[in-house]
Amino acid sequence: TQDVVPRFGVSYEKEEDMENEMANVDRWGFDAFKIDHLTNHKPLTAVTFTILQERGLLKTFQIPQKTLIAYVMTLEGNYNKDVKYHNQIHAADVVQSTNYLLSAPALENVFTDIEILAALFAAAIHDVRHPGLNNQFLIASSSELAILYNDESVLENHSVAVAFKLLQLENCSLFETLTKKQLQQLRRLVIDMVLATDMSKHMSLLADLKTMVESKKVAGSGVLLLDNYNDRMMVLKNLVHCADLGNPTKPLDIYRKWTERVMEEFFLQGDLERQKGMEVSPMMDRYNASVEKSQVGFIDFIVHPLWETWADLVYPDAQELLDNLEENRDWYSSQIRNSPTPTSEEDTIKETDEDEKFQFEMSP
Ligand SMILES: COc1ccccc1COc1cc(C2=NN(C3CCCCCC3)C(=O)C2(C)C)ccc1OC
Repeated sequence: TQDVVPRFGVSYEKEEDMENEMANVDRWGFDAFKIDHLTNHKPLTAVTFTILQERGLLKTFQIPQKTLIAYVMTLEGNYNKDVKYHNQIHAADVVQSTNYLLSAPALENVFTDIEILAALFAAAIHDVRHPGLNNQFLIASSSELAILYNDESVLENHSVAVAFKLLQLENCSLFETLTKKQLQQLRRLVIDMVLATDMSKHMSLLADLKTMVESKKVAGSGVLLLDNYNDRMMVLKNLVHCADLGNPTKPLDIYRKWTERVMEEFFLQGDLERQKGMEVSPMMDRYNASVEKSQVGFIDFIVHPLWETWADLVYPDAQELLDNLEENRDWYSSQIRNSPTPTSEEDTIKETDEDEKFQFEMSP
């Protein structure tokens, strides 16, 4: 007999609170922090189990519930709880956001079950074993991982390799019931999606998305027509990338918690760079950073261009998210500690130049 498993895959104390929070699992305002608290740091297992169950993917691929729970629990255990941003809560957030984006009416019946399973799995694994340090640091410090992956998408390669290695563990063979062909297709999709979360690929990914939007073909029903593998793959890569860069499109209170965490993680990296006599990464120096300016620059140069294009692709399904983003940008802009109001025209021009100079190379 199929062992009885807990409703959301993990044990929890407060039944009612859990039900109330998980009732939001299909909404953009879902609070992964609350689930982290209610499940004693197992939000990734709760979210992934609930979503795969809800989509009927366990049935479709005959995946036993206990195998899924054993695998995702092990995967979650390989995220580093002490890392402030790139931890199991971020992974749960990206899985839930990916699921929401896949549910857009413009994408209805566009992707196959194997593509949907691959996207959700890619989201779940995409930052596993993240050390709280970025590729630039690992490369500059000639780390073991940078040597192993020849400085190419070091962290992303590592996360995919770790995740597929975990599948070989006792009772964790999640894809045992897939055909050889299905597994080959899933593996290709997952590798491509996770490697595309490397921020150094952002500009080329966005350029491809813009090209597609310009030549967008929709069926009479308004559903997107993606009639070749490369187009489908490119949309899936951008979908997971959007989920990964979703923080500024969330309700402000949730967004501000992510900002706090990412700054703490980046400042610790800056501290380590200073300690090791390395050049301290721009915006990661706790003694010279403006949290609010970093957010405004992040939105203006990276997040808004991406989300504006995504919103075009799935118009009008992402309008609320784009509105959140623009409201949040204005809020952070209003929080920039106003330096004394410039006394003259030329001071104003200088200050604007300063802002324009907010440059961060998307270094390889
Ligand atoms: C360029 O923005 C920043 C710079 C330094 C401090 C803070 C920010 C803005 O706040 C966030 C940033 C990220 C990321 N930024 N980047 C990189 C960082 C290096 C510069 C070049 C490209 C972007 C990432 O890879 C991730 C996705 C982790 C994620 C959530 C954020 O806030 C909720």
